Amino acid sequence: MTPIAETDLILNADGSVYHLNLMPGDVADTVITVGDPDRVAEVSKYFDYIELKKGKREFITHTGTISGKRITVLSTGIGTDNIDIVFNELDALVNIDLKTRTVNPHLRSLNIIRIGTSGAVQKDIEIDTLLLSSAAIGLDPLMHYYLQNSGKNEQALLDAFKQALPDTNLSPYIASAGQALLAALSDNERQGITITAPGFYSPQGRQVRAVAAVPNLMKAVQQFNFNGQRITNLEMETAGIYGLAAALGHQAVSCNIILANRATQVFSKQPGTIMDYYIRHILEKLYVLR
Ligand SMILES: O=P(O)(O)O[C@H]1O[C@H](CO)[C@@H](O)[C@H]1O
Ligand SMILES: O=c1cc[nH]c(=O)[nH]1
Repeated sequence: MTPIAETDLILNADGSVYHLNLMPGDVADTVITVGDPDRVAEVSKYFDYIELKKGKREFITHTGTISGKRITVLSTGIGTDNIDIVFNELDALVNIDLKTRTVNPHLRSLNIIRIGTSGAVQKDIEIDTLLLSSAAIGLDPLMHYYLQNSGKNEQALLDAFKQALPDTNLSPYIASAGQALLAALSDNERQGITITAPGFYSPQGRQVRAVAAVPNLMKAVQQFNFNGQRITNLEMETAGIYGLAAALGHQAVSCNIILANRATQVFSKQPGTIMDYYIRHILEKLYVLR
């Protein structure tokens, strides 16, 4: 097997991967990703024991255990460009022999759970609630750089969404949650279709001072309905997470804590308390995982 080039998979002097600054043994089979580096400690404060804390740039990692279950929590920062870095380096840590630079004969599949914030686009999705993304439509370009294998249902939904968009040169893609992980983590939580935007303001239909080039984007998103399936919420990572997890053989589920409702124009009065509540709620669910 030809070794992966030093410039394709860059290692630091101590052998750790370039951006995450982690060594192969540092990553548990269950990985929680969060956008905000400060949220890592908000999760790991519930660990019984923290075995490592490492970081570089916005990529902060804590690994530890809760009731004997090993968990890694890692911040991605904002956006799918960071997801590209995090997922490729996480996968390299578990599936590539970093000494020989060759792919391991037996591949590890991680369970990856995003705990992030999000804005609902439908009136009936209340703020301060939790929503699991069954699928995500990316308005960012990340997955156009990777080979994707969309299923028939995904393709039909994507085609209908493209038809519903106003006249733009946007090129959406679609990716779904890991079905086994979604089934394991779902109880009565709401599920929905998430839009992953390449920005927070105009790409999510917000109007502050700069003038929007696609003024009807939000209306099209809110009104979209394909056989009863509608768009529920907006954020900035999930489609990249789902696309790369599928490309690399990992299971991923995105848990969205709804802080804003864009239809009613209400924002949460207690984002910190609500985030803490759902961190505990999601950690309790992780016992079902191997
Ligand atoms: O709260 P996090 O996990 O950062 O997620 C959401 O919040 C950020 C924007 O404020 C974006 O990263 C979006 O996806
Ligand atoms: O409206 C919102 C809220 C959180 N994160 C987002 O990306 N959008």
